[in-house]
Amino acid sequence: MYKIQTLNKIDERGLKLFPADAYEVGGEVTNPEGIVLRSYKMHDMELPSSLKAIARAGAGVNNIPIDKCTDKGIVVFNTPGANANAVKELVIAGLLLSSRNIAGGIEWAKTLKGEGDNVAALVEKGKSNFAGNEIKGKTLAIIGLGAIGVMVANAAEALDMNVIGFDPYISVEHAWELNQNIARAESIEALLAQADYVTLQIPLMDKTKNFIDAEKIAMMKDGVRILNFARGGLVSNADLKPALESGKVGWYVTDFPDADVINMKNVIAIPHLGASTEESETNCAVMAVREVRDYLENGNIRNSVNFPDVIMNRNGGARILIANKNVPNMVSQISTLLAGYSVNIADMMNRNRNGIAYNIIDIDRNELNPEVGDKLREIEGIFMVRILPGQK
Ligand SMILES: NC(=O)C1=CN([C@@H]2O[C@H](COP(=O)(O)OP(=O)(O)OC[C@H]3O[C@@H](n4cnc5c(N)ncnc54)[C@H](O)[C@@H]3O)[C@@H](O)[C@H]2O)C=CC1
Ligand SMILES: O=C(O)C(=O)COP(=O)(O)O
Repeated sequence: MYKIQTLNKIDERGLKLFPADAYEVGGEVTNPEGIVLRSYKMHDMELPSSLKAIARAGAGVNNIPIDKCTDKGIVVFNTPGANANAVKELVIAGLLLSSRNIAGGIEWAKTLKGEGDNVAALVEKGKSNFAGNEIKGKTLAIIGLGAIGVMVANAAEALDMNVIGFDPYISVEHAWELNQNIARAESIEALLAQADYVTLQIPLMDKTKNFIDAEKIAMMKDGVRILNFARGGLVSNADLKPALESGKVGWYVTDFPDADVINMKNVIAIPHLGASTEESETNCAVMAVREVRDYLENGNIRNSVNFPDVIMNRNGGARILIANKNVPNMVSQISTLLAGYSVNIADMMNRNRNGIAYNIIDIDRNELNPEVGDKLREIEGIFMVRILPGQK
């Protein structure tokens, strides 16, 4: 029986893909082999020695101690693209919210309760306080052209905006998806100087913390609107506050309000609703559960953020899974050891990512002397070994 701990509410349509006769799943499960979570912050959590896989049902993994997991041989997955459409739609809402004072108008309209027959006349009289501008013909700068950024770019282009993108690390796949009218900014300065709206679609990492700071705000047009549906830590609160006070930044729309931001002028605060749609919750949960199952049951790795992706069809025999530092002579030590136990390799894959190598080795028999696993673990540089019984 595999044990799976959930650290957030995970969509049932995903969780039901764990077969009940082989998986125990729940928030109270102890010593799990797998964890499925959303935004739960794992940094202060002790990682049980039983833990082999963590799946983030979503995109951002800044809530997971990735390096610590890698050292312990724990494979961390996310679900790329599974919630991108939901975020795209809210970013488009953010563009409109920062253009038409919809939020202010709605708040004001609520104050008219009790005005009886005067409501309609008061609405017509007061509406000029909430006039705005159209997004058509305005320039939107998108920082980060990944799953979400590309969708936002194409949707904004379809709404007749001028769209400029900036992503020095754009993948070939995402570049192909971009509408040909999306311009490419060669530098962040060039991007920010032209923008009426700036939207962030990048991950929060050490390198991107406080990405929007006083220096970058100074490069922007007066009255610029900044949209942050990525992570709060990407924008320096200390630098944002005076910019909002002075009107340098016209509006700040954020999905990540905190104690400081919620009290700032001209902030539209949304309670982290980017991925909170029925569709995206299902997509993310289904993808996360499939990833964990394929890893626990077959050792296949798809959509990991810390290990190389390695997928190999099973031949029916026992399977050996090994993670090692990618240093010379590892594969030959492994094959020599197996040969010493007269184990014949039927199929093998070895992939490397950032110095971490992962091997899937299928043998042509069903059982393997457990001593082989112990000996493999003794090889310097190997930090994770699992042996899956054959299916014959
Ligand atoms: N509000 C919400 O509920 C949600 C927020 N997010 C946030 O949005 C982020 C992006 O999500 P996806 O588009 O799915 O991820 P993704 O991995 O598909 O795209 C991220 C893109 O950012 C680019 N990038 C990284 N560093 C950059 C830099 N310094 N300058 C410019 N580009 C840079 C990468 O090359 C990549 O193309 C997530 O990491 C997460 O923090 C994601 C989903 C839901
Ligand atoms: O996928 C992401 O990065 C998100 O921010 C969504 O977070 P959530 O799953 O809604 O807690």
